[in-house]
Amino acid sequence: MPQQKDAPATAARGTRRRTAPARPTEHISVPDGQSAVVLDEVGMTYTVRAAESLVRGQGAGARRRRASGMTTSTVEALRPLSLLVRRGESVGVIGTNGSGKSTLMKLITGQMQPTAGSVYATSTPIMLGVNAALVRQVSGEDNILLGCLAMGMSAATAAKKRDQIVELSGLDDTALSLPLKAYSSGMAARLQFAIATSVDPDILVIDEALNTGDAQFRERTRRRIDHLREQAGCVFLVSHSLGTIREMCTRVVWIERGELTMDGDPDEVVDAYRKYTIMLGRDRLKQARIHRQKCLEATALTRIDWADGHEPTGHTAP
Ligand SMILES: Nc1ncnc2c1ncn2[C@@H]1O[C@H](COP(=O)(O)OP(=O)(O)OP(=O)(O)O)[C@@H](O)[C@H]1O
Repeated sequence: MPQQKDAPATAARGTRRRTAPARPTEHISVPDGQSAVVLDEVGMTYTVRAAESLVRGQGAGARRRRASGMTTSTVEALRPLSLLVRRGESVGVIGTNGSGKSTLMKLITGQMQPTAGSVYATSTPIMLGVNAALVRQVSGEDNILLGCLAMGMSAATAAKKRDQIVELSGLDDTALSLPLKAYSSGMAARLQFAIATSVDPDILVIDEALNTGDAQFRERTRRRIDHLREQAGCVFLVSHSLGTIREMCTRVVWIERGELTMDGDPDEVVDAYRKYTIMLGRDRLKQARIHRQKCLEATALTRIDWADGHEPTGHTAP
């Protein structure tokens, strides 16, 4: 794949004005026959309607917004970023609370449309989250059938998949006969993972689902993720558990304050992120900001170059 790295621009000498150094840029040419997901300058700004009593300030604008009764404000959850994920990669996504991880996952699965840029995927990504639909009133056994049907399987295929799902979930017959509302969160997460991955999705997105599982479940999950990667699929894993991220991912992306701060080797990125969170935890805010800025500036910005000069239309294969 043709790639080209630009050197970071240096600030002009003799000027007093401090300009932020430009980040290095990595141009990636697609399609390249290996890409599974391509994000091309994808950004997300939420528009939030707020009650007039929440509008602060004494300026004319604030007074006008208060007078109108309701107002809107915006939250830039993700600054435009580009990313190419190849088949066979499992990408860990880390960042502090509210940094934009779930937003990014919702854009990848097509649950939300970005307010800037475009997302392309070779097949529909399957999102697995702890809150995804399982029916609390019916048994685990019935949830397996319902889940398979909901994912578009025929009743015959669902029946064939049943044993594999039960084996992966690690739940015994007694547990399977109980209604889901009697399950612990870890048991429900196991069942959900087993159902959601029974279709061998090409692109699997896991948002925090693993944090509730025990060691045995984590091992089964790791095997399943490895299997998906061997089948040339790719996996995104959002987690605050850095041990899980190190254990299961081949690449880690650190998103902070809506910005792609680092992207690369799991140990390197996790170590830098851990350092940042330790500084934050010790209230060394300035030090944390400088550390984050250094990580950011050392990470190349990806630019997607469409090989034939045209981007594909829609949420389609790159
Ligand atoms: N539906 C929404 N409307 C408005 N703002 C939103 C919405 N969803 C998320 N946000 C804001 O976008 C930012 C990123 O949120 P997001 O849920 O993506 O973070 P996160 O990294 O997944 O956080 P966490 O680790 O706490 O789950 C936050 O500032 C959040 O308040």
